[in-house]
Amino acid sequence: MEKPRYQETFRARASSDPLSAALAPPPGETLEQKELRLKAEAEAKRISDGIDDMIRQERHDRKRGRAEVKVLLLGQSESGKSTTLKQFQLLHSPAAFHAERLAWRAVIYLNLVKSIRRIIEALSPEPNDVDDHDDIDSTETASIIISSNGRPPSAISGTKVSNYERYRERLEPLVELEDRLIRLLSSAEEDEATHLPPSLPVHNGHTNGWSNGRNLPAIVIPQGKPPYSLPVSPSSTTPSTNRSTQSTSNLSTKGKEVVIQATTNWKKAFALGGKSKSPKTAHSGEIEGWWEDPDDPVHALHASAPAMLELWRDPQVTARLREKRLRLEESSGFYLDEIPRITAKMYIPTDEDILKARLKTMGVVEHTFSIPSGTNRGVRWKIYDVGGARNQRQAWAPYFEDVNAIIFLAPISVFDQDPRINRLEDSLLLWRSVVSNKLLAGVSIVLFLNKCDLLQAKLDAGVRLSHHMISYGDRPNDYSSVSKYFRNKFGVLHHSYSPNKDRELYIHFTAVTDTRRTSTIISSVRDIIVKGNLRDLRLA
Ligand SMILES: Nc1nc2c(ncn2[C@@H]2O[C@H](COP(=O)(O)OP(=O)(O)OP(=O)(O)O)[C@@H](O)[C@H]2O)c(=O)[nH]1
Ligand SMILES: [Mg+2]
Repeated sequence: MEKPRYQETFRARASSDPLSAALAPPPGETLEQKELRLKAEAEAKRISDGIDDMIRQERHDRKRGRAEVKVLLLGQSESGKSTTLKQFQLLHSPAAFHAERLAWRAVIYLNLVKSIRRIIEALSPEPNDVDDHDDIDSTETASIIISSNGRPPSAISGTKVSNYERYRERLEPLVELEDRLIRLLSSAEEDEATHLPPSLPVHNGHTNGWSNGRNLPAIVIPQGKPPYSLPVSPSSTTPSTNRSTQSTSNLSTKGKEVVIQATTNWKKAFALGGKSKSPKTAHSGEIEGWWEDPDDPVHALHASAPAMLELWRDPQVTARLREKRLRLEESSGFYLDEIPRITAKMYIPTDEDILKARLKTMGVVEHTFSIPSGTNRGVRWKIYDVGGARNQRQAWAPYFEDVNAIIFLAPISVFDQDPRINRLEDSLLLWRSVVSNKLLAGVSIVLFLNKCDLLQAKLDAGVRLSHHMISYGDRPNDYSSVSKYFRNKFGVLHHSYSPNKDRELYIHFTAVTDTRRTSTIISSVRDIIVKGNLRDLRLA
């Protein structure tokens, strides 16, 4: 009978290898013992070959890019999903991130102009509701905030700002600038960025002047245009259109935030478009800057800078904002403390500025990257950033089917943010529906209790959690107690509602605008996710 080849190898090695010598057949082995031994060896060989095959297959899959980890970012609107995505980009594809730096100028300008508009609206002697959280559906269960004196903040009248009319007048050019910036961003795919798209709404009959803040349009760009992609490899960020279920409507009159559909080319257009950014002469190497282009938005902004500064520093304005409980420093896209720098003609956004910039997501944005070294080498990562507003959440479900991990963001500073609905309750409800979802039973879940920096500032300023969440009772109003309370609240919901009782929950306290802290967290989250998916990916 022909001997199995592995036995020959065994024998050949036995004379030189001490381990093999130790494992050599015992002297005086009976025929029966020998048979058993050979059987065991054959079985071991079969298993070992199987493992070799798996490793080979896995290597092959990695080469062909089939080993993929898909991560979905979830959470309510303004929870910090897109900011987290920016941090992933900054960490894994910095070149692509930096290539988009100039494009963010338009968004930052818009954020600044919006803050000014909110102040002007708050100063208005006419009653108005300064509130831009349009995505909260007030019919859902949630607790209504009652201010400490029992009256809604808008009912409080008080400090008159003597220069109000003058400020309005001096800052009037910003109304036109806001329109222009919106047009620039939203018409990025037209040949000329100066035409108003036919269906673009205008300010509710106010073709000029500060509106009352209720009817500013959300700009929604229709889908179906070629997707935007940066020429960077292996990482890139692209709008994901394949599974998006959002409407193709190009007009929304409800929102007040600028919304740019994931499919538009706004970054490219604003960063590179226009003749003012091409070289002056072919070989001079001298680049003519946007500041030399008289049509660039920076000029109108720069001209209004002194009025903006005066407004923001006016003690009567500060008093009025305090009475109205409008804490702009806690709101998204806050640049009022840096007016001279932001409005400078040669202003270039820093990484921090870009992380602070607020642009509401519509549709789904996909970011792909690979890590060149370490245990995760060769694995392709796909991160999906979805819109968190209520009308966007129907687009989430199709992604539940083949996702490996979820990073859920819950901003824990928002408990007093909305006068109608406690946004923290909204976050808890959303969290419950995600952790109880059966489709996600096998998916790793990481929870980011986000905006910890704002929570700390709020508590330091004396805002009491128990005034907004009665269940907090008379516990100490300090950061340590409050953050533990929130961790427990989210943890208990996961424990009670998860269909998978073995699933471990990883909770991080985060401030995703802080790059240093966030990059450490991202690295540890990456390892947790890969470990959690070892078996699925056959990486072991
Ligand atoms: N101070 C502070 N600001 C944050 C933090 N996380 C996010 N922000 C800011 O909050 C705003 C909203 O963040 P986004 O990342 O746009 O929120 P989102 O979840 O993508 O919102 P949607 O696209 O509407 O679903 C941005 O201006 C961010 O810069 C944080 O931890 N601290
Ligand atoms: Mg977003």
